Amino acid sequence: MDYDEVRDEVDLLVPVKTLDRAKTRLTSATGGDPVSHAALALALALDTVSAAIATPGVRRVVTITSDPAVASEMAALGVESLPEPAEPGLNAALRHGARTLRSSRVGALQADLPALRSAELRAALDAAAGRRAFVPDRQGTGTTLLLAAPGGQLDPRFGVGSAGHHRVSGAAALIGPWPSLRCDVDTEEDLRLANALGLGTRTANALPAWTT
Ligand SMILES: Nc1nc2c(ncn2[C@@H]2O[C@H](COP(=O)(O)OP(=O)(O)OP(=O)(O)O)[C@@H](O)[C@H]2O)c(=O)[nH]1
Ligand SMILES: C=C(OP(=O)(O)O)C(=O)O
Repeated sequence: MDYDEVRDEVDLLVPVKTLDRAKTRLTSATGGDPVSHAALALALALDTVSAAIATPGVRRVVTITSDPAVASEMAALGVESLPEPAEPGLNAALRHGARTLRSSRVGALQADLPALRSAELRAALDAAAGRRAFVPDRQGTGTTLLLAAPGGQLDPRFGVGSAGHHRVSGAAALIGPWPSLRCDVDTEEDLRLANALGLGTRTANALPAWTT
């Protein structure tokens, strides 16, 4: 395999919390109903993954989750899931996933990008040009996508202020006209913005009434 082939193909890890713990900042959006809340959290992840698997250059998408309902819905899309490791936390899950996949190039994509367009993800992969790189969220503080260099370590530093942590760790910041890739949905305001960009069908169907 030559350098360009390696550089142009990536395996993406998508971490998904168990649905009963996920998206706590969106709890009020679904009126406190746990069934609607879990359905919305699942829809966000399924729409994100659907766009990722349709992206040229994404060789495979693997979710990391301990939730059997998530794993089963992902399997219906043809997406494999890895269970979480014993060490808790998002970065530990991603390190475990990267070690397990042993990919020539690995990346981490957040699971809450329900307006994601494949063309925007593809453009960000191109902009990385073989470097370890990240895409900040729309506020510029968080991270929606982290890419390892081919053959390199992912070294994930997700959490509060992760954009700054990824920059300080040497990853290149990728800023481009990719609103759908930068619009992670944590709050009701994010959900409204993602709705304006155009949601995936599952999230559109799971939306609370106030957004319509
Ligand atoms: N597998 C796994 N995924 C995680 C873990 N923590 C966070 N995530 C995922 O990482 C992404 C960002 O997570 P957070 O912003 O911390 O949590 P969230 O569920 O999106 O939202 P809040 O509960 O409102 O903080 C989401 O896709 C989560 O599902 C974890 O411990 N394990
Ligand atoms: C964990 C992160 O995401 P969120 O904005 O969803 O908390 C992050 O950006 O590192």
